[in-house]
Amino acid sequence: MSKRPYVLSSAAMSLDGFLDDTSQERLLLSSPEDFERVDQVRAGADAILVGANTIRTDNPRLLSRSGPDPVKVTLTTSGKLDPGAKFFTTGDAAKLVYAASPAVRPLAAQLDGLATVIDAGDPPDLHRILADLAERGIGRLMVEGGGGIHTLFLTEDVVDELHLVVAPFFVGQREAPRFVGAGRFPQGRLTLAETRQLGDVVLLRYLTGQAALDHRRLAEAVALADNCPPSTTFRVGAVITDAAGDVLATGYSGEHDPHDHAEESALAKLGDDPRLAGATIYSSLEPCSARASRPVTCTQHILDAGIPRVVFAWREPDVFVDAQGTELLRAAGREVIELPDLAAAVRRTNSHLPGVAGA
Ligand SMILES: NC(=O)C1=CN([C@@H]2O[C@H](COP(=O)(O)OP(=O)(O)OC[C@H]3O[C@@H](n4cnc5c(N)ncnc54)[C@H](OP(=O)(O)O)[C@@H]3O)[C@@H](O)[C@H]2O)C=CC1
Ligand SMILES: Nc1c(N[C@@H]2O[C@H](COP(=O)(O)O)[C@@H](O)[C@H]2O)[nH]c(=O)[nH]c1=O
Repeated sequence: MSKRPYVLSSAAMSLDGFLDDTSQERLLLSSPEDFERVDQVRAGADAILVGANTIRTDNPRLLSRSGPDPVKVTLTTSGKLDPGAKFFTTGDAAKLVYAASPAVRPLAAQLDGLATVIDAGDPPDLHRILADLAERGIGRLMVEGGGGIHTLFLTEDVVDELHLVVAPFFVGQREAPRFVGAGRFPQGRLTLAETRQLGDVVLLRYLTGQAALDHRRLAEAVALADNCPPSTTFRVGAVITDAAGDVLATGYSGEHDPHDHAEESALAKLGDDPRLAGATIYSSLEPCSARASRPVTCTQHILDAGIPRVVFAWREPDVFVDAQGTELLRAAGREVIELPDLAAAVRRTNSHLPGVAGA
């Protein structure tokens, strides 16, 4: 299976499940507090995707005040997109348009200098689009809708995390767009990871199959860091699982020697175990890419062990070095997933380091 970004789908709906009403004006379902949260989620994404119909009806800017603007992405079969839309005219980040094959040439001419138009197949193939995004370095994709796009992503079973906000009113119009239409959705119950009240709306945050397991194992790695002896460097925990998600080994910084890194300590317990070829390593911190204590970095240990998947919570801040573990692992074809909602706990464990506030 080809690699794809981590997909976070985000929607705000009315009590009766509508994304909008039938009026010309965009319906505000989120509260001010929730719009602030959405802005932060945007800032944490590498790219935001909306369907072509959302561009036509809402004319969104899709920028973020909280951080760098993500790459903007859309999907169209008809090729009907206005070059004057704010999607194309606002923000400095790249704009990518995935179009059905017959629409590519005319659209590329129309959007020349404004966006990159990419052939998505005929009909557009979502898996091909996601593989292409991964190749372009998009590790985390936020999908903001509308209903056609949410239905497509959910029924193709490519959503890892769903942020569903429920606003306290009804729309009640038969023709208004619903959160999702009919389709064959993933079977079974999703994992409810969080509920949060934001003003008068409620956020329901769900994780799906692999993402729920990743979250659980990464939380175990984060908790392991509490075993680290007092240190002037990072306090990190790591868990290695086999392809089925069963734990093979664990480790933490300073486990046997003050110079031990968590990933290195866990890997040392497995030697050249053949199960490493299908393993995932969970680390509370991005694997190191430069170190003073020993010659081999954890990034190199992971590459040498042949581990194909890496999941971490906190990007290494520039306290000691300019960290590049994620980039090096991805360049070597490894899947790297960042789950930043566990990063606050990792920062707390490392609040002894200069410049790291214990959130
Ligand atoms: N409350 C909220 O959180 C949000 C609400 N909205 C609302 O949602 C509404 C728009 O939703 P909707 O009309 O469903 O449009 P979408 O924004 O979901 O876009 C759907 C479009 O995507 C393109 N597309 C290409 N392939 C597919 C495929 N396989 N399946 C589905 N779409 C595909 C088509 O473009 P083409 O027609 O060009 O071929 C299609 O019309 C608006 O009213 C907007 O305000 C939108 C986002 C967030
Ligand atoms: N109405 C609505 C949302 N609408 C989404 O926000 C987009 C507008 O983005 P921008 O122009 O950048 O502010 C719009 O096109 C749609 O994707 N989102 C939410 O979280 N809550 C809401 O109530």
